Amino acid sequence: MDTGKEIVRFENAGLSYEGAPETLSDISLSLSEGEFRFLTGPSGAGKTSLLKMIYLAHRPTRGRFFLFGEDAMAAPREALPALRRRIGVVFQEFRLLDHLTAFENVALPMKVAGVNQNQYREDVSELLNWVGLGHRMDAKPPTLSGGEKQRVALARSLVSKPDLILADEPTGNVDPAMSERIMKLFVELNKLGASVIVATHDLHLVQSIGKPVLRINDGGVSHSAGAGGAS
Ligand SMILES: Nc1ncnc2c1ncn2[C@@H]1O[C@H](COP(=O)(O)OP(=O)(O)OP(=O)(O)O)[C@@H](O)[C@H]1O
Repeated sequence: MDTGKEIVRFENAGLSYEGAPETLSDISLSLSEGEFRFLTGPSGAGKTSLLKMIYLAHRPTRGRFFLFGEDAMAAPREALPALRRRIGVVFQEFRLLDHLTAFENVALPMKVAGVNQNQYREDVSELLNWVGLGHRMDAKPPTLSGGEKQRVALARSLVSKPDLILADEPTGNVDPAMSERIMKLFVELNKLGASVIVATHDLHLVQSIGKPVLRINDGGVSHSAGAGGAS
């Protein structure tokens, strides 16, 4: 579904880390409401850096960047949390709270937002079931495997039904069957209206899902359409 409303727009954006040569030097791209893109490219090309720019964790060092139609480079610091709240991020660092159960970790964003538990209990259970952890809802993170923790973090980042989902190697620690299941979850959420960007090295997965690909290389980004376009 592409309703045309622009969610992300970069115009000739660049990023350099503290005086180092530019990691990203010429990023121009646009993502509209309801679009799904894979993000591929060699290790170190800047996929995570690009996702972090979108999440407003890194500021482009040049060029222009618009998020949800707002000029993110000009937005005052106080405006950033509201923009970030519309984004669900699935990054490599899980940052689960060890003293809370899997259920409580996933529920936390809703609880913090002051939502009544009756309104999110089912969503939390459904998400944990989807990622294969229905039987571990009461487990605490120290007793979970790396892949299980990753799936709890995944469920937590999706529970608030974000408008934009950014996932960085979301299937890095799971087996092929679970990878497929997680990708299907993104596809389902995309059908419900979320825009999605998934960074991955798994070209088999890219081809099986058949969504357009953004490829980062040499500081820039190239676009290709659909299955088979990942190389
Ligand atoms: N916080 C940072 N400070 C300095 N340099 C950084 C920082 N984060 C990333 N880099 C550098 O920026 C480049 C791009 O890194 P990034 O993690 O964005 O690549 P990637 O495409 O996601 O790689 P991979 O596929 O291996 O995860 C690398 O050379 C990396 O060393």
